[in-house]
Amino acid sequence: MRWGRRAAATAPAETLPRTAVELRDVTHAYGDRTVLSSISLTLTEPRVGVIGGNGSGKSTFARLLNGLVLPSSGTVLVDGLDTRSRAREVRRRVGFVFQDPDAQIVHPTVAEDLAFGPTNQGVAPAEIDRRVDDVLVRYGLDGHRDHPAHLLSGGQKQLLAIAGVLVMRPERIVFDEPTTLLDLANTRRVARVIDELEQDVVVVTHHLDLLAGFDRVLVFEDGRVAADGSPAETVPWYVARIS
Ligand SMILES: Nc1ncnc2c1ncn2[C@@H]1O[C@H](COP(=O)(O)OP(=O)(O)OP(=O)(O)O)[C@@H](O)[C@H]1O
Repeated sequence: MRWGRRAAATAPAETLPRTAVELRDVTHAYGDRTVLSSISLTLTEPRVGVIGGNGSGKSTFARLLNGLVLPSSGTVLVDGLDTRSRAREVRRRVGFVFQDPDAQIVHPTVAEDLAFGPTNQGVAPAEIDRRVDDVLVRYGLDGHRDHPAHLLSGGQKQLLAIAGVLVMRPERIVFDEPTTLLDLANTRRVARVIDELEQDVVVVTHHLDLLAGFDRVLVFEDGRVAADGSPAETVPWYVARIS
């Protein structure tokens, strides 16, 4: 059973299949500037953290995982699907939560915003209503159903952004610095929400304490993976390196 300690809180009726994301000799350049060099790795663990200094390539790496960014050379495969040629299927499998939830909120009310993704996917209206109700209750947003999404607090907006990805039922969710704009209380809340997700997650973060209990942490340095291992191995290595 893969969910371990999360099982009690959130075990789904049906267990999600695991995703495998594979990078084969991936390089990415913006114009003539190479920001990721020759990365080869496979992600199969439920909880993967990504850390490293500003500009080390973490966001670019995260965006490669669901085809938001395509490799300049090399290949990214999600469950064997090439992000270049199978973008639509890849996006269904791998959801993406942006650092700034305002970048993700597209509809005026909370409920309409949540319905947007599954409507695009062609999900039946009754099923959309069911999923939207479910996430509204789960994230304490039920009372805000018809409220303007842009009037939510920062923490509520981040929860809405996560909920907006969850209603599309991806198997893996990539978070790009999900707590950077949040105060301590909301950081803890979002950390708990991530911890309880049944989906596989990849979390890019500067908040190292979010990674306690993760299965694997990648440390980026100048567009390369400088360390790759458990949080107990990599986080102290990274802290020592920058001290
Ligand atoms: N769209 C873009 N066009 C050109 N250069 C970019 C673009 N996005 C990122 N870069 C550059 O690529 C490099 C890596 O950026 P990236 O955002 O992947 O790093 P990061 O590790 O996530 O940084 P941070 O921790 O500051 O968010 C940086 O030098 C950045 O300026």
